[in-house]
Amino acid sequence: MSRTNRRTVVAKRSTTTPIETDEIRALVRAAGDDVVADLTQAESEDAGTYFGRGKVRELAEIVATRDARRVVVDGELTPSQHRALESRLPDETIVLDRYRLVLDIFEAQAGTRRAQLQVELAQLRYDLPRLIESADEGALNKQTEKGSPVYDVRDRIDRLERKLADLPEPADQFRERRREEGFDLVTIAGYTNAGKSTLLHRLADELSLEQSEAAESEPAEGSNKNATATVADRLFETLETTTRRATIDGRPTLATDTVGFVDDLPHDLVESFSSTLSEAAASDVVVLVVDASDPPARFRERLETSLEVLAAQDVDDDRIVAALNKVDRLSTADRARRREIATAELPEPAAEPIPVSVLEGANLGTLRAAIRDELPEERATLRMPNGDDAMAVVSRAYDRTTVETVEYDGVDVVLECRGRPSVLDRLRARAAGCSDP
Ligand SMILES: Nc1nc2c(ncn2[C@@H]2O[C@H](COP(=O)(O)OP(=O)(O)OP(=O)(O)O)[C@@H](O)[C@H]2O)c(=O)[nH]1
Ligand SMILES: [Mg+2]
Repeated sequence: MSRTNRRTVVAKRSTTTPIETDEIRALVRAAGDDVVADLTQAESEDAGTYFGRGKVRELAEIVATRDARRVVVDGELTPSQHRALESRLPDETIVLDRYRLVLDIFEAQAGTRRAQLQVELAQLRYDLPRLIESADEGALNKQTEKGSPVYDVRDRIDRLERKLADLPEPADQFRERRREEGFDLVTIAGYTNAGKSTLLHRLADELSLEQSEAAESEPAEGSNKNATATVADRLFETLETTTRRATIDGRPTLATDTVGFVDDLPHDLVESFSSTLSEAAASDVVVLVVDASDPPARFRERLETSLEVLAAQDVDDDRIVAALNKVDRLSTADRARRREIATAELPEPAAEPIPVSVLEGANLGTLRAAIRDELPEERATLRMPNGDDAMAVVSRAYDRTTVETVEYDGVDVVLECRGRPSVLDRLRARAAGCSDP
């Protein structure tokens, strides 16, 4: 595709008015295009051309006069609608629907080999029925022959599936190991551009665990992305997960940033990227970041979308901590309003929503405390004969738990701490094995 002309017309049809084009415009910009015009139609769908004849003629005129190269339809086109639209627009106009646009963005953002293969696979799966739709009968008869376009696409899909299945998933192993070592897992999730990566940076300890484990997601060749969570006012900035060590009220945790949600995200694409999200179900806490500076209706919608995605991933309601972000942009009254909406939308067992400004660091203490409250915890009192063994247990406890008191009474060391039950079990066993000096 030519990168020189990125002039794009946005077209949207809906029976719900007013028809908003903010999000699709932002997606188009995230794909690197300029929106030169938009066209909306408040009518129900036309089975043939999606917009209906008159509107398509109008669209063709706009494309011609604005010298546009691409048309992005904010919806899902069937293969035949796609073909019908393209054939009625000026030559060489490329039509993309929302799904294909999101694939394009993912393609540009995919930084690792795995992500690149996943995107290519999703694109081919999307293209296949369209290719079949546009092939003439002669070509279709040949689709089982080597060298025919349909055969080649199918063949490539097979190969990609096998390649992906063979790729190791070091990130999973990495997290599994950490889990065994007693780290709590915190997943940061939410709509795209809500401020997830910014929050990860705020929560993370100075020293990134992954610096030594960076091999987990080696940047692919030619990619300018690396495994650190980049922050930008752009949709789908983060496509790779990043896990960093974060000490939350003394508790050693691993916090993982995830790919943002968006309405109508291609289903198989979500699946291919959701290995990160399915881990959310295994996390102790999911921090759901919501952009509270959105107008109330959009705020509610995006919160709903996010909750649906989490529910689909089997995340327990009582593990969700909602962070209403960007309140620095809101008046006190508007903050209260967003809080009311969130309280009404959130499932009963979820924690109270917490208004924060991650950027300004406002109310993060409250957020940390809420995360902390959700972590599985027990208290232990360990008594050991004073000596080197006991000191090793104490230092281990400082590493893995919240130490409340350490007392020496001459003969014994008495340690009180709080932490994950599994970690305490191991500490108890070590304490029992301490020998006299
Ligand atoms: N005003 C304001 N802006 C914020 C706040 N937190 C984050 N932002 C901005 O919001 C934009 C998106 O932040 P990111 O952290 O990249 O968002 P994300 O959720 O990781 O986005 P994706 O990776 O694209 O899904 C950036 O421009 C941030 O600077 C906040 O508390 N207040
Ligand atoms: Mg991000």
